[in-house]
Amino acid sequence: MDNLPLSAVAGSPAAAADAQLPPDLRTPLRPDAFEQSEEAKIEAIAGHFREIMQVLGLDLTDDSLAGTPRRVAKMYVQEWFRGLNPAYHPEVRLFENRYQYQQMLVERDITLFSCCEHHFVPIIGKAHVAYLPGEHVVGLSKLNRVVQYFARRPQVQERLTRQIAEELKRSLGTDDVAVLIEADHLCVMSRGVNDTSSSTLTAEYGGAFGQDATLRQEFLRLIGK
Ligand SMILES: Nc1nc2c(ncn2[C@@H]2O[C@H](COP(=O)(O)OP(=O)(O)OP(=O)(O)O)[C@@H](O)[C@H]2O)c(=O)[nH]1
Ligand SMILES: [Zn+2]
Repeated sequence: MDNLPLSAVAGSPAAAADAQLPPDLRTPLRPDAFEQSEEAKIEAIAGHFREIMQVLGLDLTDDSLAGTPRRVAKMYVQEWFRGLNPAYHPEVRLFENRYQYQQMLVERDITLFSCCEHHFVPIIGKAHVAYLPGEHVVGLSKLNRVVQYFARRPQVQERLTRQIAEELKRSLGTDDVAVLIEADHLCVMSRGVNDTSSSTLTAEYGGAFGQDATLRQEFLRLIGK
């Protein structure tokens, strides 16, 4: 995975990550969130994780454990939480709708990997998104990229669902957007209530999807719900 220097965003306010979203939907970030480079963040997190492991009583001189603090730090900064970094914000490419395609387009079963912001354990599931094209159509992979960008942050599923919907509305230039997420929360499955069979569904229906029950039903039918 790319190790982007933060020079592209150096000096930009932390809020720039979500500047286009309504304030209530922005991920809470410190004002100095992007002052450190990725490498500096990895170094700092590795140091703190080493301490956590030591507190747990683990011997960091063991050759299997010695590299774990840096492995975890790299995973956090470059993979699990890369969506906090606006340098990774995907550019959504639109094409002219020359063929006048006017029915709903559905991108279903988008792989979703996120992280619970309350317990820092995975949320694993699928996202289904749909929109009604107007004068433009979107490059399909950009729908997956928008889902992945917002998923790769500490999250609650409700905010994730709405962030994706708002970003798609803005970048596609239409309110006619639907987002449905079904996910398993490891914090529910592996600890606490230890329930491995329940799952969580969230949905956001914008524009025509909110107003037209038949359209909503058609979306649910197409994603197999
Ligand atoms: N609404 C919402 N809640 C979430 C999400 N992910 C985790 N949670 C919940 O966040 C809550 C945190 O509640 P607390 O009571 O502070 O935490 P806890 O003591 O660990 O709670 P238990 O999980 O019940 O043991 C828990 O009920 C989690 O199930 C999410 O995406 N959305
Ligand atoms: Zn949790």
